[in-house]
Amino acid sequence: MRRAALRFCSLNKGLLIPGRGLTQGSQNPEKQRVIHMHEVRDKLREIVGASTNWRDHVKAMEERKLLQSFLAESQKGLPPRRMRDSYSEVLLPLGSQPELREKYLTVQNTIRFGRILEDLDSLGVLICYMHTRIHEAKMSPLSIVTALVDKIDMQKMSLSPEQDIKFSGHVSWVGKTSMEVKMQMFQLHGNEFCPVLDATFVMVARDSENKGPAFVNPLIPESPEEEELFRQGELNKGRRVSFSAKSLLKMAPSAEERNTIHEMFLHTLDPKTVSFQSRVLPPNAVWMEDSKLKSLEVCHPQERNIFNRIFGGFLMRKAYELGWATACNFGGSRPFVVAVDDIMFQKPVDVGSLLFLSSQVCFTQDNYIQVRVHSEVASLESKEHMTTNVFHFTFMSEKEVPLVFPRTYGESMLYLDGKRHFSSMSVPVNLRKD
Ligand SMILES: CCCCCCCCCC(=O)SCCNC(=O)CCNC(=O)[C@H](O)C(C)(C)COP(=O)(O)OP(=O)(O)OC[C@H]1O[C@@H](n2cnc3c(N)ncnc32)[C@H](O)[C@@H]1OP(=O)(O)O
Repeated sequence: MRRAALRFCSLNKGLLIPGRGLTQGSQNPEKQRVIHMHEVRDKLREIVGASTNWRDHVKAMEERKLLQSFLAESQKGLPPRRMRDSYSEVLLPLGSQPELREKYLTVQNTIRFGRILEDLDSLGVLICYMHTRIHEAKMSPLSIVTALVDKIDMQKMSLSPEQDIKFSGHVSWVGKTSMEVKMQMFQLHGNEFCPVLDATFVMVARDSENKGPAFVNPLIPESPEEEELFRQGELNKGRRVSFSAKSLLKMAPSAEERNTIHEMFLHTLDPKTVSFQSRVLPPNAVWMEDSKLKSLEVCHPQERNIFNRIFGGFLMRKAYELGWATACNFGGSRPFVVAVDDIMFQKPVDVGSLLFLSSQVCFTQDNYIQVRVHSEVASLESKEHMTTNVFHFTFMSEKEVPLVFPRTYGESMLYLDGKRHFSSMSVPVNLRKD
């Protein structure tokens, strides 16, 4: 068998892989077979007893209520788990099963990144169910939802739709009801799977009806490498708290940031008039408001997740595709995503909602375009809009792009927020384009 001889390339950041410290649980024969990506969602449906048919969704949720008694009253009441207990590998055999390609294909013969976001989301949830598995119960009493896409860093600009892809990941840190999941994606090159993407998600466990929080099993690191991952998870939590405390929605920009904004403002004053009102764009620049694109989605039952809300991966795919179009429109050449960060799922989206997406370029530098996509929902009955997510995507364009200039104070804050997200990107600037 060709796959039996496959190896992993040596470059590997922040995730343990088989043969390098973290081996798959030998007590668990089910884990020996690498499952295919299309089986992940079926497995999730089985684990939570979700309906495969929208007509049955109320009945399926009624049945889940009975699982409430399996929930732990405290975290101490749950057996600790190791990183290897949740370690999972999933294959997306685009090379060996060409019939799968269509769903993943872009017109430029690369892979649709939006589809990868969906796959990562489903896999992240499955990994958390592995961590919290109750061996004697067929179904899980937990409803695990995506709370945050902390970071996705690309190591390659575009992915081939003609080579097999492998995903792997495990729980790397746990709190009381939240779990950090690290995932990595590899693509086959010759005989080796080489890393192409790193992702860190945070999932939250809720009770059987997804109405309140639920405890998750503690995590015990088993080696210095695992202790380091756990420590990083703890640091990540601290970093998120501090990033959110310094949010421009809560506090004023720093002195340096205020300076940046004032200089940009001065740059746009018309030298021919002595007025704060007459503004002109500097050469090779675009007003931020002229970079906007909007879209509307009707959230049909087909896009529901296992708990009858709209699947987080679908929201990410739609936001990503609008963000990509915004970057393309702005930069005038083909953009490649290099990083995704801090996608917070603030509110669930109900089936039947109207999903309004607004995308705009909020910061640029050289070939880089920082795009922010804001999503809000309204029900068909009520006109009231509610923010559900804010997405941050960093793209790299083939050509150098114009500067983007804020005109209002609100836009200046978007500019600074975009700059902060851009500066937190850890992707190597010398991304190979092949
Ligand atoms: C059909 C097959 C499809 C298969 C797909 C399966 C995939 C299913 C996954 C999904 O699609 S889920 C859908 C997308 N996600 C959502 O709709 C979640 C929407 N957001 C929420 O429901 C709430 O905001 C959330 C439950 C995430 C948090 O609610 P609260 O803010 O009330 O949480 P709480 O204050 O009780 O905190 C609970 C834990 O979450 C943590 N937390 C909350 N927000 C966080 C955040 N933004 N980042 C990191 N951690 C966060 C918090 O620290 C705490 O951790 P610990 O208990 O461990 O201390």
